[in-house]
Amino acid sequence: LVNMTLFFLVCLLDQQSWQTQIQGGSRQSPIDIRSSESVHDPQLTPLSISYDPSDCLQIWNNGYSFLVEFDDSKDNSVVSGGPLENHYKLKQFHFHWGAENNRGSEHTINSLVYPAELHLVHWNAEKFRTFDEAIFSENGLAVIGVFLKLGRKHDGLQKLVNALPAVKYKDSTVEFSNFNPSCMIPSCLDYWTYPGSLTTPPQTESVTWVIMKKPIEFGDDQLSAFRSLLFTPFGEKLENMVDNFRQQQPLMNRVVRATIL
Ligand SMILES: NS(=O)(=O)c1ccc2oc(NC(=O)c3ccccc3)nc2c1
Ligand SMILES: [Zn+2]
Repeated sequence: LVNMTLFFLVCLLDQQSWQTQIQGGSRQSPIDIRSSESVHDPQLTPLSISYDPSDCLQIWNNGYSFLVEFDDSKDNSVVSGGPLENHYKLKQFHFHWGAENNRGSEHTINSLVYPAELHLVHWNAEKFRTFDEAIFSENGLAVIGVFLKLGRKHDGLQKLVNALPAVKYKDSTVEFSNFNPSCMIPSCLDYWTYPGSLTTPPQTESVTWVIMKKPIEFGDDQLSAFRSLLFTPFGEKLENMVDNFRQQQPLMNRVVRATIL
């Protein structure tokens, strides 16, 4: 009986250590960025961001957020420079937001929360053949995070907001073309960067995060349009798509670097 108990305990511990390895847990996202503890790195050059609006394909409500997906078969919509060793292709962008204005962003700055956060998801096309391969690989992804604060209506965003009623339900898609995400990049290119993970499953630790220091502004009505989307598919109970952000994760032994542009 003692041997069986010991054997069972060994299996249990082994399984837990195995899970820790897969989900890591040493570099999870999002985090609170404490600006006073970030390290100014003079070697961090400005990001080089170049998007081609003709690569924009469709909007997809995937039941977590709405993804604006891009054609990544060419090399026209790419980001490079800054902390990135290679050039990364834009795959999709999406947002996270709250049910109320006092929550919504995944990252925070000195515990300051924004009502929404934009993620532009790119994959390392120099080192990997597909997005799905990159998701599970070190240095596979680069996600640019941009905070959104409430204020003036964002004219560039309105074209996207007008398309949202067509993807109200989970698993719905709508054709969406000629949209340039550059209109959502702040004019100030200062950023923080740190090694992290995807913030929704599979939460793989394959992301170089680049968080822009300055937020962009958008209007109350535009945020209301985000909140009118549904987590649920047509015909099921209506659940508004809100509070689709992950709880913050421990920094562990990571350093957040900052630019001094
Ligand atoms: N909040 S996040 O960390 O930026 C984040 C988290 C989880 C993610 O899963 C995917 N998958 C695709 O984009 C995809 C798009 C098309 C086909 C297959 C996958 N992107 C993610 C971004
Ligand atoms: Zn995200």
